Amino acid sequence: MASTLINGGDSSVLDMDKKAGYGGGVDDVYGEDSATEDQLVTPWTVSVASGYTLLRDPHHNKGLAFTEKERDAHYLRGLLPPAVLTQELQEKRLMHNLRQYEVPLHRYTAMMDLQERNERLFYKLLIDNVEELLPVVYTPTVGEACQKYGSIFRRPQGLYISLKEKGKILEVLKNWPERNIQVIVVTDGERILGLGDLGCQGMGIPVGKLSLYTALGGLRPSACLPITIDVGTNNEKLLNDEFYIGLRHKRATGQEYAELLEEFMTAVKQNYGEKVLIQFEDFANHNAFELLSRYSSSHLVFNDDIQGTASVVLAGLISALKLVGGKLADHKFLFLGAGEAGTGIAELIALEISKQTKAPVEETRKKIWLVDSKGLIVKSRIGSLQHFKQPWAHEHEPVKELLDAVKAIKPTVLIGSSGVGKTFTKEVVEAMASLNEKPLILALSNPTSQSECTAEEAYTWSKGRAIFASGSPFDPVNYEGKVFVPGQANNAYIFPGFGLGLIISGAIRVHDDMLLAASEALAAQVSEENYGKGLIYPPFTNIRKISAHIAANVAAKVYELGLASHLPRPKDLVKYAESCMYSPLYRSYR
Ligand SMILES: NC(=O)C1=CN([C@@H]2O[C@H](COP(=O)(O)OP(=O)(O)OC[C@H]3O[C@@H](n4cnc5c(N)ncnc54)[C@H](OP(=O)(O)O)[C@@H]3O)[C@@H](O)[C@H]2O)C=CC1
Ligand SMILES: CC(=O)C(=O)O
Ligand SMILES: [Mg+2]
Repeated sequence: MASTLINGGDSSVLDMDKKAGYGGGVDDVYGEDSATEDQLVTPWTVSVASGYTLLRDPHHNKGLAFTEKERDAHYLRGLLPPAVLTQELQEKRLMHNLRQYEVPLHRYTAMMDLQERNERLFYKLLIDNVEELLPVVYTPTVGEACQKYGSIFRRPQGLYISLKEKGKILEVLKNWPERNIQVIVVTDGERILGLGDLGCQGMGIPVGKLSLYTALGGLRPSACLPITIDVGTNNEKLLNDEFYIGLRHKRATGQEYAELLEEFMTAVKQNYGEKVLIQFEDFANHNAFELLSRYSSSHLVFNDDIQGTASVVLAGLISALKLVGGKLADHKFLFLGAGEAGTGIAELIALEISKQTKAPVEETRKKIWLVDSKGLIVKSRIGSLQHFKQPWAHEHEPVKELLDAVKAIKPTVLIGSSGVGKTFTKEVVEAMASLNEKPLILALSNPTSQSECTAEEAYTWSKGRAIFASGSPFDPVNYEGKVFVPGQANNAYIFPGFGLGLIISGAIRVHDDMLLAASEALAAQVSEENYGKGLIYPPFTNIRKISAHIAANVAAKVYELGLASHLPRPKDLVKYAESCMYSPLYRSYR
C-alpha cells in the first residue's frame, strides 16, 4: 500500500514537472500551439454533428427523443419515424426489452450496444436501475464477457496499448478522441476477477469500472479512459482461440514489461498532466504491488484491488460492529487468500486499529492471520514468503487446512480473498458459528462462481446467525421463515466516490488516510433500517448520495493533508461533490 507519503503536500512536485514539460491537462494539450515547424502534431478538428452523423454519435444521439424542433434544425427529418418519445419512455421500453433476455451475456451485449448508440440513455438506465443492472455491466456478467470478449467484440471501447506500440505510446494516447481525461482505469489482464489471465480480453474490466465511475460517482463519460496493456498472455486456451483479440504470445516479463509500463506512465502524465487519476485494476500481484509503490510518489495512482477493496471491507467491519459489538481491536481476523485483496485489507485494518488504540501497527497486525495456498502464514515460512506476506508471518506452528486454522486461531471474522470458489465449506462455517454468536463472514471473491460460499450456505450452515456479505451479489435467502438480505462487499462502493473526491479537490497524490476517510463515510451511510435487516452496507439504490459523501470526506482529507490543488476549498464539500456530478438527462440542442 502507499503508506509512506513521498512529496506529500509539496507543491514543488507540480512546479518541477511543469518545468520538465508536463503541462498537459488544460491548455494546448496536444502541443499544437507550441509546436515548432519541424514537430509533428495531430490535425484535430471540431465539427458540429448533424443529420445521419448525429444519429450515429453516441454522445449526442437521443434516438426517438429528438424533438420536432431539433429534427428540423439538425437535418433529421425522415431519418427517424414520426413518433417523439420522452427519455422516460425510452427507458421503460429498453428495460422491458432487457428483461426479455434470459441469458445474462445477452443483457450485457444489449447494454454495450446501447452505450455505443445512446450514451445518456445508457447511463439513465444504469443510474435508475442500479441494483438490477450492476450485475449485468459488472460482476458477475462482466467476467463471462471478458472470457468471451473475442467472440462478442463489436467496436473498441477503450485504448489497446500492446508491445507493438512500444516507443509510440504518447502518439497512441493522442489517437483517443477525448482530450480532458480525468480517470484512467488500466489493466494488463493477468488477474481478471478470480478468472485468471484473460490477456487483452480483460478490457471488459476497465470499461465496466469506468461506466460505474460515471453512473455511481458522476464522472463525465468523456473524462474516463479505459486502457488495456497487452504484453501477451499465458492462457493457452486463448492463445489457441481463433477469435482471440490480443497478441498471440506468452507474457513479456522483467525489463521488457517494466519498460513498457514506464513509457505508459510517463506518456500519461505528459499527455494529461499531473492530476489524471490512474486506477490499476486486475494486475497479478507480482506486478500490482510493485507498480503501486513505484508510481505512488510520482503519479496520482490508486490500486482498486489493494486499496479500494481494503476501504470497502474496513467500512463493512466498522458498521458490523453495531451488530456484533466490541471495538475493531477486540476482534480477530482470518483471511483465506493473502494476495492483493487479502493483504491490502489486512494492512488497512491494522492501520485503523493502530489509529484507534495508539498501538504500533507492528502490534495491531498480530490480530490478523492469513492463509495462502500453502496454509497459515507463520514465522517459520518467512524465508519463502513474498514481501507483501511477510508482515503477517506470526509465531505459530504450521497449519495446512483452513478448517484447522479456524479452530486454532478462533477468529471472529472470516474473509475470503482467494479467488477460489467453495472453499468456505460446511465445516468451516459451522466452526465459525460454534466460536461466535454472530460470525462475520465475507466471501469477497468474484465472480459468483469463485465465491467462497453462497449466501444460502452461509445462513443455513450458521443456522441464520452469520452476518454475510459477498463480492458478487446474491439474492435474499429465506431460512426457516426469516428473510436474510446479504450485502455486497465490493470495491464498487468506494472507487467512484473516492475518485470523485480526488478529482474535485485536485489531489496530486493518494494517501492511506484518504482510504480511511472513504471507509468512515461509507460506514456512516448505513441506516438503522439497514442494520435491522442485518446489512453492513447501504443498498446501491442510494449510491450517488453515498458517493457524494465519500467524495466529500476524501476531499476534506486531501485538503487537510495539503495535497489539494483546487483552491480555495469549497465550504460545503457534499454539495460541491453533488454539483459536479454528471447528469444523464438529455440536453436541448439549438
Ligand atoms: N469484492 C471485491 O471488491 C474484490 C474482490 N476481489 C477478489 O478477490 C480474489 C483474489 O484477488 P487478489 O487478492 O487480487 O488475488 P491474488 O492472486 O493477489 O491473491 C490470491 C491469494 O489467494 C491464495 N489462494 C489461491 N488459491 C488458494 C487456495 N486454494 N487456498 C488458499 N489460498 C489460496 C493465493 O495464495 P498463493 O499466494 O500461495 O498463491 C493468494 O495469496 C479474486 O477473486 C477477486 O475477484 C479482489 C478485489 C476486490
Ligand atoms: C471487484 C474487483 O475489483 C475484483 O474482483 O477484482
Ligand atoms: Mg479488480
